[in-house]
Amino acid sequence: MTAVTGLPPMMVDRKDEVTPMLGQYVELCEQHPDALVLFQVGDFYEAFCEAAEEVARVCEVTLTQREDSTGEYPMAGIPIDNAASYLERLVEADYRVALADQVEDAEEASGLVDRAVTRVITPGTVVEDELLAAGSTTYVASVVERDAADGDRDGYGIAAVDASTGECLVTTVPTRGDVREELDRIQPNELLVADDAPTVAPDGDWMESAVDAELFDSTVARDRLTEYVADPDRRLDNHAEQRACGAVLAYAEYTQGDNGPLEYVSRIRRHDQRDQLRLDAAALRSLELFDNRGPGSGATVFDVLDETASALGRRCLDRWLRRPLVDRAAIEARLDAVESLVSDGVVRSDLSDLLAEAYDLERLAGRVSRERANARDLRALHATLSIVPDLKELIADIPALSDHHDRLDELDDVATLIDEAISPEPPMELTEGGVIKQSFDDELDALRTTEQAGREWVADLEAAERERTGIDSLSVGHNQVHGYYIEVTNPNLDAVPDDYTRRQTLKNAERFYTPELKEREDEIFGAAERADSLEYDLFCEVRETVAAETDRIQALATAIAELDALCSLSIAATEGDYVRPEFQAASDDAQISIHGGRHPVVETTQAEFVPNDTDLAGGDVAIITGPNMSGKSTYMRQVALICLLAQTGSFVPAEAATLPVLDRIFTRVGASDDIAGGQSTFMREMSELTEILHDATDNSLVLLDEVGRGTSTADGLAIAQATTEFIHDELDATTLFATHYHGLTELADERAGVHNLHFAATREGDDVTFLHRVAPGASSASYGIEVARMAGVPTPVVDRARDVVKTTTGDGDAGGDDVDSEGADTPTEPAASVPTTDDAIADVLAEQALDAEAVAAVVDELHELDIATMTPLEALNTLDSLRSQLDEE
Ligand SMILES: Nc1ncnc2c1ncn2[C@@H]1O[C@H](COP(=O)(O)OP(=O)(O)OP(=O)(O)O)[C@@H](O)[C@H]1O
Repeated sequence: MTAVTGLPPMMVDRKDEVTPMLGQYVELCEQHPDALVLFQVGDFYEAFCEAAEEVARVCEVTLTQREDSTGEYPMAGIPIDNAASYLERLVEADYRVALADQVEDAEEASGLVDRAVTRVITPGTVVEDELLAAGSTTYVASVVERDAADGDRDGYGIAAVDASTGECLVTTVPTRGDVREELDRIQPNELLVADDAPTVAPDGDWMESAVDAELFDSTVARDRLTEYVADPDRRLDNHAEQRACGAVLAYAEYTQGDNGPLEYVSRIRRHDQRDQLRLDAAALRSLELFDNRGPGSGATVFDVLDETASALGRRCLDRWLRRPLVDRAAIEARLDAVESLVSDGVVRSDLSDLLAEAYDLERLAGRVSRERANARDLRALHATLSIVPDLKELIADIPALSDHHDRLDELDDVATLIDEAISPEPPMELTEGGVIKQSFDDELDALRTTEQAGREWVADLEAAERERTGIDSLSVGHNQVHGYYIEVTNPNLDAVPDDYTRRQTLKNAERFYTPELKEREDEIFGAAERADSLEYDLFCEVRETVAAETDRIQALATAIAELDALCSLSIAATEGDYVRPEFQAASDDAQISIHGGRHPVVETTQAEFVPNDTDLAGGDVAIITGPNMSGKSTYMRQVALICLLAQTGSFVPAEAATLPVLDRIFTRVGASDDIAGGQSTFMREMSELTEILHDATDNSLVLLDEVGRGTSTADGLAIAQATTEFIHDELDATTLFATHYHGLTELADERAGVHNLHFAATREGDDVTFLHRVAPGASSASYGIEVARMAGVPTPVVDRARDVVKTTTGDGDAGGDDVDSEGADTPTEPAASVPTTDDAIADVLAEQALDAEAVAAVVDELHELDIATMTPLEALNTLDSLRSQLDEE
């Protein structure tokens, strides 16, 4: 592969011979060895040599040849005006893109225009609005293992910064498993690793960027941190945190053009995993909080709760849901606020309407501070500030929002300054005037008056000169090259007065100027030019004054964001008919009592969702059996989600709920349920199970969904049973275990804290109806055969399966009728020792007129499949083709 970053290979031998401009390009490439340099030439960003070929390929733009005295080079360009979509493609192709802009006016430059890299765009540090989804976060993160400097204590420092908003998160976690958990929550787009050492972070959905190991050096990192916080040793817990944080800040600075500390990164927030309800990656995924890869609706829990009106609120709600609380007072405070808004529909809807007018203050503050805000950004800031008094008034009488009320800083000084200084509808460009309002600056007003008077004089000139010369067709005009002129057609040239000087000859006319016109022209353009540049200076002054208030703007942004998140929760609660959860007294055991609980997402997709109760004392283990598709997984997840929503400060989908404050939620979904994740194997399932068995406490909630089914029935049942016993006897963690191993249900007879629950179904003839209702006791039938029939398995196979069940279980009526009876426990799974005779197989084959060889071929193919790496679609297609093979027989 040819190198597209660093010194272009084509240039290695000729870099001293090339033209000055290409020399400048080569030099910038060498200075940014890891980035693809885009080089401004007029209205385009150009890439040359090998990089040009890559830009042409990725961006689908034309590859051309540049020819100069020193040779020919490939060249590809993207228009600067429309660069965003091309940059997005390059970043998606995992490139860091360095933008080398012309940093002096081409007209003023003597010789080569100076260029410098003003931004390096990388997946984790994007700040351009056009490249960012509204309300999203974009983090670059790094992980550093603690070492001798930290007294050789175990653990890892983790830091992440969002370069668009200035948010910076720091934490320390004890184990590698915790690193994974933390990164899964942060979901960085980019992870920094030192270029001299292997990373300690797990693989993930992020781009890994190797950076100079020096950025991670303790002293370098600490020095950098002192630019951001007064006393890094007090603000951050240990060396590993400082090194991780120093590295991400250094990288963020580099991507913003290396102009020193990023003033707007002023909120370095440490948090401790223990201060939040912990959710491991499996829980985040299987509870479908943010990501729903399953078939069907595709909606996530976040989607259901997200009624936010602003990008600020959306980001805040996302943060809250990723990190539910464990501090009871803080949870109750959020619930109080949500309740007050639930109970007042008028305030709720007015608040939401007002919040919809809020611009993304966090990103605006970032842009102002980075000196990238234009006049429209300042106007957007003003528009947002102008809703603050109304917001305050709206919530003034709501005690639960008094803290937010106090934190809503109207920033009068900033609002007044912007309003007095910036035009109401300014242009995007800052250098072409129209930015500063009249009456803001006397000198500017005087210049604009001169310019205006001059233009008026010119406007009147045509009539005056027509009268003076008697030439009716005389006209006054202006063009870029020659400026103002008086145009007289050829037949009238005789009447031209003496003070006219020829400026330009056209085919049918001559153009002239007079000394006075020339004088006025100089005056007009001189004044306009000075005014434009004065406007720019004044704008920068205003922007600087506003930038000095970044902290206050960010604090206001946080208060507005929280209000929006609370308002969103109250809208979701009202629309979803949720109730306020109660919490157990801290001294009580971790009892979960839910009356009429529902799954917040599934209930939105079902015409009639059946609510279910849950009553579990702390440490109880509920073994849940029931047919496939009867609702076991939905039920378990709804219990976890109700607990999680409650700790987020949300109302919950239930008629009533009294809950404990959980420390962790674990979920483990059996191998074959998680094929879409692409990596579940029995081994993985077991190692994740190990984590639960190590880490769950008597305040944890554990969901086990068909754990153990990735292996033989006998082994699976043995593992499931041993796990259940261990959780019950040793960990005392409240547990829901959905299983098809009916043998497990016998544990309920042996252990007081183990209960059986089941999902019933009724059968009429061959049709099974799922009731989706949970009831005490074990299920007596799995209806696997009925479900197989409903899924289209051929009748002879279904009939034969019924016969096999009958012979192996001695059950004359396999599957039972209505099985909604407590404690009935007839194992319907074939036990591990089921004698599946060759005769039986031969019978089935004969009935279906299938050839044993053809079947064997299909079986071979089935064995060959690497199911763990297949997408569901591939799996379906493969199934289809296997069935066609048999059909053809
Ligand atoms: N309480 C309910 N009310 C109405 N419909 C429900 C309810 N619970 C589940 N369902 C519907 O039944 C479908 C299957 O539910 P679920 O996946 O929970 O079954 P399961 O018993 O876990 O199945 P399996 O054992 O095959 O994994 C859901 O997708 C949903 O459409």
